[in-house]
Amino acid sequence: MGFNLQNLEAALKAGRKYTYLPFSLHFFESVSSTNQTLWNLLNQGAISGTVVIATVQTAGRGQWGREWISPVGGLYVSVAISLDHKIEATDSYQLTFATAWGIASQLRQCGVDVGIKWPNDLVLNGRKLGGILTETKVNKGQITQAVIGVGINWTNPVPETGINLESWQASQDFRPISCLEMLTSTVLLGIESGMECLCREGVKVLLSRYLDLLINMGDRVYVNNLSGKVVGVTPQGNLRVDLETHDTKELITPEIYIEPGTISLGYHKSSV
Ligand SMILES: Nc1ncnc2c1ncn2[C@@H]1O[C@H](COP(=O)(O)OP(=O)(O)OP(=O)(O)O)[C@@H](O)[C@H]1O
Ligand SMILES: O=C(O)CCCC[C@@H]1SC[C@@H]2NC(=O)N[C@@H]21
Repeated sequence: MGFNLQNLEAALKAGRKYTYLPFSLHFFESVSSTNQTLWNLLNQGAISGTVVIATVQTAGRGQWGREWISPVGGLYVSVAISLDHKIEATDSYQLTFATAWGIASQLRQCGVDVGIKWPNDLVLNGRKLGGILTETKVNKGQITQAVIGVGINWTNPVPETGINLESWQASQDFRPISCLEMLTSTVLLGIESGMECLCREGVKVLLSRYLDLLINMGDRVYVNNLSGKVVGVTPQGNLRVDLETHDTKELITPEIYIEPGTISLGYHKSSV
């Protein structure tokens, strides 16, 4: 049975608390990447709140040009967010953090014990349940448009470091999320509540909520043969590390080599 948009609309309507994003839903069987399709729609005049959902992606993308494996059974969804007086962000990481916190806390309210792995991963039982890819358009140093893409493993097969939600639910004595449409509405409502937090409460509050769910806190990292401990993140999205030398260092993602597939967080070979 295919994806039922009416069921999604009903679930969204039932769970709606805010009106930041006037979700306008577009469904496709197969696209290269929902983020790409959404950029194409934006070029044709689509507005903030436009959503693209696809059954499969043939070239799903992750961070740093990595591939997001996207067979049937997964959730692949992207949301357009225009930055204006209502939604503001000085760095695209703020949008990623808002999204990660929003989705994780929405899933946790359903009883799914999701954590966040810095900067953009949703983790369940130490395995990767999903990821977030924020792409932005910048004009005169200001972000004007963002496309936020979310991939969640629902019933699809996953790499060894991954987990899908259905298999996790099967191992519990409850099944809080009953179908892909419900997962989609949970994700969309999570994104909206993340934006609400960023805009109404501000970056500081958002970061403290993000840190509460961050599984990396206290992790040991190595920087130029010195070891240190993860103590937080900065508003620019950097990881804050206390070194043994009592210095505090801020590390940004490309500076730390995170070995692909190492969900257990080897921050190996830092070039900082
Ligand atoms: N459907 C999927 N489920 C889980 N993991 C996936 C899936 N598709 C791809 N991946 C993994 O996610 C990586 C892309 O995620 P990202 O760019 O965020 O890197 P990362 O967070 O450093 O990944 P990791 O920590 O898993 O190495 C890919 O290199 C691949 O290992
Ligand atoms: O962990 C990551 O690196 C982020 C993965 C993001 C995958 C989603 S799936 C929907 C959207 N479209 C894409 O091409 N990527 C994102």
